[in-house]
Amino acid sequence: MESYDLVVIGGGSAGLKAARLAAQMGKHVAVAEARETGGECFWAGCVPTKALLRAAQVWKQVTQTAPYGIHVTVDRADFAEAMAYKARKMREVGGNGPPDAGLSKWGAAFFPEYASFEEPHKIRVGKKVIHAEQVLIATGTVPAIPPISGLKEAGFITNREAVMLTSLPKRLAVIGAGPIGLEFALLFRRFGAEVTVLERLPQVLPREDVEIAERVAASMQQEGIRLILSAHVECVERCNGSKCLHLSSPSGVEKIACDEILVAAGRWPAVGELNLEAAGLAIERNALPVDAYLRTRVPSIWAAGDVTGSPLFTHVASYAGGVMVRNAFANANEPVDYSVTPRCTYIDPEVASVGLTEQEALAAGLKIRVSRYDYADLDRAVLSNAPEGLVKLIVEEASGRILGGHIFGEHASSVIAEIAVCMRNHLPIQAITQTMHAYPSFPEAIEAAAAQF
Ligand SMILES: Cc1cc2nc3c(=O)[nH]c(=O)nc-3n(C[C@H](O)[C@H](O)[C@H](O)COP(=O)(O)OP(=O)(O)OC[C@H]3O[C@@H](n4cnc5c(N)ncnc54)[C@H](O)[C@@H]3O)c2cc1C
Ligand SMILES: NC(=O)c1ccc[n+]([C@@H]2O[C@H](COP(=O)([O-])OP(=O)(O)OC[C@H]3O[C@@H](n4cnc5c(N)ncnc54)[C@H](O)[C@@H]3O)[C@@H](O)[C@H]2O)c1
Repeated sequence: MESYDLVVIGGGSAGLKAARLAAQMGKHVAVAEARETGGECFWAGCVPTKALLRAAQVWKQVTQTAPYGIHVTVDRADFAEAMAYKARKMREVGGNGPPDAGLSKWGAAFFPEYASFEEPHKIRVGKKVIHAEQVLIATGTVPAIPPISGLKEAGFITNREAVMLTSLPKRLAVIGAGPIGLEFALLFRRFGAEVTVLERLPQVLPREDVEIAERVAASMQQEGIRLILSAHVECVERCNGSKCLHLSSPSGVEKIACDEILVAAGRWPAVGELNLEAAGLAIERNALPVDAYLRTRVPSIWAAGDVTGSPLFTHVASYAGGVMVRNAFANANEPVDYSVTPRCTYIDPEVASVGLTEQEALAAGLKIRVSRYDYADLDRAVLSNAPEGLVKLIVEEASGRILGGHIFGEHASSVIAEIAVCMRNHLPIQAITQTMHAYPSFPEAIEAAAAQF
């Protein structure tokens, strides 16, 4: 039986990072990947959606040039051609590399197969069973499908199908107003679809600060997206060639007819094929449980990335893959620390945050001060005709420690890095005010918010 120092199950952000690092350390590594290396991020997540959102942003910009004295006649936005743009950009980002994502270069073995446990350290990959000294489970997540009566029968799509569509659904209903739901809602709306978003909670982006989420909701509505909050979708049925959702919300009971339903209602750990029981493991509370060092409760079996219920981001998964290898092979004894994780939602303008929201800080009993700075007061935003936005800083009153930063506005995903650097390095709020910021620039909004302390 072939034997490896490390068998990685799942060739996404967490698995590939771990496999490369372990192989570079001279370990004998094998990776099993059921679909294609790159994982959800490359094939159906970050990469395709950001290319498509860029196309949608350019389309809006070219239709609104008159304020700049530029008078152009634009014809139409072709959804299928935008999809082709996305495919080209994916090839550029992916580098047209080999299916093993260059693992063989590092001496790692690659099995393009589903992996499943036979025993804790014996893993079936296709027809073979291989032995693993250490195992990393990095299988990510699959879309969670809410148990709504008639949904399966009526048919729906998830992010995986949405990034592959070649024609635009005329009327789209989106279930869930998390990052996936909102990014797709904006994208399809800008290309001309009639979009309704149904969210069961009273807030869009429920993990974001309430004030930021309210601004986002207003901005989505201005785009022409219909938002129904505190919505309860009772059932779905086929009606007159359409799909009809029956729902109740604070405004009453109604029926929404659409051509397609996009389910973006959260994620579920991808363990369907793994035969976890044979390893002595089980899912608990929507995740594969690990300790702070990424060990599962079975010796020498580790897990990293989305499957563990860590914040569901590529940069987190990749970081965790690195921590796992250092703990398994370098005795690093390094606990994971997700406390300074930048989170971005790439609507337009963007949302970005790091650390605690005002509501979380108050719930934790912390004595805080909150400062806000509006993009409408920021010279660069005004000059760029992008006055929609808000920066919010949450600071511990006594120490000046930055607890959280929240931005809704142009370039938020880039501007948030300054706050993350301060927080990660325990720099107080004064570190921002004592640093010159270029005039006029978007990071000046952070400086102005910090100056209020
Ligand atoms: C629409 C969308 C947009 C997103 N946008 C962003 C973004 O802009 N920025 C960001 O940071 N994050 C984004 N994310 C989240 C990001 O995609 C994930 O956090 C990231 O992919 C997690 O990496 P992972 O390695 O844990 O899992 P995955 O990327 O899911 O990789 C797991 C891999 O394991 C394989 N696998 C599963 N079971 C088995 C098995 N039994 N045997 C072999 N292989 C198996 C799968 O095929 C998959 O390739 C987005 C997600 C979605 C869905
Ligand atoms: N830009 C990014 O970095 C990016 C983009 C997309 C996704 N992601 C990651 O992927 C993760 C998953 O995203 P997501 O948006 O699917 O999940 P989510 O958990 O963030 O949001 C799902 C939303 O669906 C709602 N919901 C669930 N069941 C419902 C129902 N029956 N009816 C109505 N609403 C319902 C939830 O209340 C929630 O607001 C995110 O947490 C994020 O970390 C990141």
